[in-house]
Amino acid sequence: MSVNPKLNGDRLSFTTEPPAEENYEMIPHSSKSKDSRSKYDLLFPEIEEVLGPAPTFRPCTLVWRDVTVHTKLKDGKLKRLVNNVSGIAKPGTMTALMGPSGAGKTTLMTALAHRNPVGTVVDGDILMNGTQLGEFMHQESGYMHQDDLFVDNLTVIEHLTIMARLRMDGRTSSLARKRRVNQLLRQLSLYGSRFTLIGGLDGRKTLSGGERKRLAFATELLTDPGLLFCDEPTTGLDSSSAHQMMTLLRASAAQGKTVICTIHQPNTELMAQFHKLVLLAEGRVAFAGTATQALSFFKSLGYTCPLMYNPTDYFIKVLSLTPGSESASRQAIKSVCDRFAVSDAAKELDMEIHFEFHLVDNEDSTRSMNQETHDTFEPPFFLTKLWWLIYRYLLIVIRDPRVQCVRILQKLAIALTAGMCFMGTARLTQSGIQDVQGALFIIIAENTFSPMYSVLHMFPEEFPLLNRELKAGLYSAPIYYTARMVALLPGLLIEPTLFTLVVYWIAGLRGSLYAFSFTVFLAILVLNVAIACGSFFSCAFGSMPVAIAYLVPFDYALMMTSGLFIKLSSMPKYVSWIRHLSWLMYSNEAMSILQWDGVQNITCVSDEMGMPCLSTGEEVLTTYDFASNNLWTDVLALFILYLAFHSLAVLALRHRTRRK
Ligand SMILES: Nc1ncnc2c1ncn2[C@@H]1O[C@H](COP(=O)(O)OP(=O)(O)OP(=O)(O)O)[C@@H](O)[C@H]1O
Repeated sequence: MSVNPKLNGDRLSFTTEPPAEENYEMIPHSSKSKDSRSKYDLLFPEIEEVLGPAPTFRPCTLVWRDVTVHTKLKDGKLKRLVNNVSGIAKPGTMTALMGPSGAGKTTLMTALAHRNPVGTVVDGDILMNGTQLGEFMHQESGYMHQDDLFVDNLTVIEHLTIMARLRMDGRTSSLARKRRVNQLLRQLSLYGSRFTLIGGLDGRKTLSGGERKRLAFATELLTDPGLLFCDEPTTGLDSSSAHQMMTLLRASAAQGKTVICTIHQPNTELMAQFHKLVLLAEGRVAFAGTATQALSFFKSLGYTCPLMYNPTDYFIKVLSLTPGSESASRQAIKSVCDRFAVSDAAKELDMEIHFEFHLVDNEDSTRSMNQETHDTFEPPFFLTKLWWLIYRYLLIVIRDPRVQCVRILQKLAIALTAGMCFMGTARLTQSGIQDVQGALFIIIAENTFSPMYSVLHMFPEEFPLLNRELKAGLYSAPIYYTARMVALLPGLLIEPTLFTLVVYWIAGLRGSLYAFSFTVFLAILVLNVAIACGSFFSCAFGSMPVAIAYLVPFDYALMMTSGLFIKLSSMPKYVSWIRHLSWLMYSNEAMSILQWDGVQNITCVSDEMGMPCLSTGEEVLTTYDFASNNLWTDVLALFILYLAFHSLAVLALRHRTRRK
């Protein structure tokens, strides 16, 4: 028999009747829209028929005893955030963690969910179905964050389909995954919005705040966990969306799931959805029990909730620090916590907790059995994760093709302008030598600087979602990084090819197919090294302004050592080593070789008197300190730089995401 909260006038009361909605199927889905004849709809009945009912979750009992949470401060000292807290959450119940701001609600909930931020030290015992918490909590429980983060350019169904591939057991069949996605879309009233973009482009219809919350909830429900943590699930919602969200949570509890929420001063109606209330203040438990017990407990301390006053508002008011009289408030809060610790409700709770621990102490077999169950989850194969992440990032590019189109048009415009400037100048004459070298440098520079700076924003923008998904164990940093880069590849091939094609032919560079195709290949390589370098700076410095601050001097050093501005052999030794990092130098040398190798007929004319006359390509290369047999060494060096920058970027990304 479960405890059922009911509204009694303006007050809460709790009955022991089974909740009326015990068997209901969350929220009835909206009627089918006209475009409903999708493959998903057509598959849905067959899937249900073939696979039968959805897999059932495992009921979860979470019990915690004497939990203390500290965080390490910058000076190395420990700050206590949660102090000696005990409690229990059973299957089929909804527990509200409440308290004034800074009371320790989120800290306690992340400790209970085994999702502690780095630098947090948790002491005490927390058991889930008799087992000490571990990494299995990521599969066994769902955690809905207060701020929902999504890849906005995806539709609802794309998001859920990708998440199903990343979150669900690797052995789950494709039909079962589709069935789960469809079930959740229907249950959470998202079916009608399944083809809506999560965040719209150009004001196209997008999800409402309530729909976003429900989508975040659906994402957590994909694996059908028995334990759900929700951090302020109603914050930012209007009253009807908040009520709808609470109804969903209550429905999950009614199915037998264990639901724990932090919540900010819910109104009486929302509060009535909770079975249990845990009031925190200054990191301690000020009360734990039913709302009715809370009223009588506070009354016994002389805090009688005035009529027409929302009881939860009143409790929080009692437990808040009053500005100007903080020390008196702290004393009063301490007194409430101390009185609760010796109250009947606390004793009752202690007995329940001790009973659970006693069961575990005497049932080692249960513990190992649970452990076995946790170990049976098989994550999706890493190539599957990689493929679905590539798909996700490719969708972003496809969804907003304007960005790609504008970039390509911009490249073509620059290529046309640059090509026209060099048109007819690249001849086999003394002045033509400079023009050819100038055109080559334009190809290299255009494929270096703007691409390198264009990726700087990419990783910092994605860090919040990345951190969250990495913590949830959906994939690893190298998989994410590889997927991100692969999804960029089409643009990284098309842009340099188009640019080089236009400049090369308009400028009239060497007309052999070999020289042209090799130059295109080098331009592609240059752009990819530049992107790798930009990605490294982006991952290493974590914010665009800081990355730019470091990248600008670096790119000047690369440019100065490219071989165009200073004769490499005349550079001082203490800076000349930088050229070994300069892909501008390697590509300049390689492209120059392609233009000048084997050329024997450069003319000298009378008006160029006084200038040294270079009559062969070999002499031109020597003037720039280049050597014709360095072509493949340059290509190899470019590949090494490409791999080195990408490896450094992955290491930086791993380091950065581990610290969060
Ligand atoms: N990493 C940290 N370093 C120092 N203090 C911290 C850290 N994390 C949390 N705190 C402090 O611990 C206390 C509890 O924080 P927590 O976020 O758990 O509070 P909360 O009850 O969830 O508050 P809110 O309702 O405002 O979100 C706060 O005073 C907060 O400033």
